[in-house]
Amino acid sequence: MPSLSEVYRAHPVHVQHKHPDLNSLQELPESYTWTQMEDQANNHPSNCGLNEGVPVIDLNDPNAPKLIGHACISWGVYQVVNHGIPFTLLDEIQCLGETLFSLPSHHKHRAARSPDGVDGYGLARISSFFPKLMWSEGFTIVGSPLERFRQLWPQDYNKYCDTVMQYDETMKKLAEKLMWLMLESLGITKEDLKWAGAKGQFKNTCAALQLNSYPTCPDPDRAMGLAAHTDSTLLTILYQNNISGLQVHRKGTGWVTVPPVPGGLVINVGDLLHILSNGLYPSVLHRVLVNRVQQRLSVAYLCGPPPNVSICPHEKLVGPNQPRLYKSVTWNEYLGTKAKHFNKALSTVLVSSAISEFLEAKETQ
Ligand SMILES: O=C(O)CCC(=O)C(=O)O
Ligand SMILES: [Fe+2]
Repeated sequence: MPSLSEVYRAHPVHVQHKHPDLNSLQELPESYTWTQMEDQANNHPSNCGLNEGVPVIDLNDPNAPKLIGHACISWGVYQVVNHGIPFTLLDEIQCLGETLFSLPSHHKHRAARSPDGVDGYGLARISSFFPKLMWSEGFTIVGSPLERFRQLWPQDYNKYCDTVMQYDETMKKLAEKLMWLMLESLGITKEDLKWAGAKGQFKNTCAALQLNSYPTCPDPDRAMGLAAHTDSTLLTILYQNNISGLQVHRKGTGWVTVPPVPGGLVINVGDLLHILSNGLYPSVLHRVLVNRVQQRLSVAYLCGPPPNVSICPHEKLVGPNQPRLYKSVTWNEYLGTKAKHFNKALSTVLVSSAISEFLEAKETQ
C-alpha cells in the first residue's frame, strides 16, 4: 500500500518556491493583491456571522450525537469543546508553530518542500490554482517530522518531534470518535464499514498535519490568507489560536466567520465523507482572511482513509428515493483528480445522471 507521501508525490502541484518574507513587507505587492476577479468565491453574499453561527457542541452533552448529525447536514462544519484533548497539548503545538514561523526566512527555507514533495515549509499547495499569491506560509508534516525538524533545530529537534507525535496520536483517537458520531448519525454502524476494521478503529487511516501562519498584513482588505477550498479528507480537525480569520460558506447564508472558542476545535466535513454520505453532508467550503494587527496560527489534522480503499456512497444511503450521486474513488485517485481539477474535483466523480441536478443546485447557491 502506498504511503501518503508517495500518493502526494505521484500528484505534484507546481507551487512557486521562492517567496518574500511577508513580515518584512510594508506594502502589499501587486502579486498578492486579490480583486473580485481572482476570488470567485467572493461572488457569494457575505453574512459574517450576524445571525446564526457555526454550531459549538459540547462532547459531554448527551445530545451531542444528534447535534453533530444536524450540524453536518446543515453546515458541514461544527466546533467541539470538552473533546478531551489536554489544553497543554494545544498550547505546545501552538508554541511549536510560533517558534517555527518566527525563524528567519532563510532558516525556514532549509526545510523547504521539494518541488515534487509534500512535507516541509512553503506556500499553500492550492497556490498553483490562483494567479495571485496568498498571505500565508505553511509547514506540512506527513509521517515522522524528524528529518525536517533536524534541519530547523539541529540541537533541540527531539522535544518538537515528541510534541508532534503526541499531537498526532491524540488527534487520531479524537478523529475515530468523531467519525463514528458522524457516521452513526447517518445510520452507519461499525458492522457496515469493513475497511474501518473489526473494532471500527480506523487503524489504517492516513493523516497529515498542516501548520499555517498568517502574518499581519499591511492591506488586509485586498489580501487573501488562504483561498476558498474544500478539504480532500474524510474529516479535518482544526485548531486555531485566538485570532479570527477562518470563514465557512453555507448555502443560502454566505460567508460566516468561525470565531475562535477557547480550547475549541473546528471539525470540517471533507470531500470523501461527502461522497460516503451520498451528498447528505456537504464538504464545507472555507477560506482565511488576514488582519493588520495580529498573526494568526492554525494547525489542521487532515484525516483520510487508507489510500487504496474505495470510497463510495454507503449502500444504506442509496435507494429508490435516494439515487446514488457519486462513483467509487480511492483517496489516491481523488488526490490526483484534485491536483488537476481543484474545486471542480467533486463534480468529476458524480455519476452522470446526477450531473444536471448538481449544476442546478449550484446555480441556486
Ligand atoms: O487556517 C485555517 O483556519 C484553515 C486552514 C485550512 O483550511 C487548511 O489547512 O486546509
Ligand atoms: Fe482547509
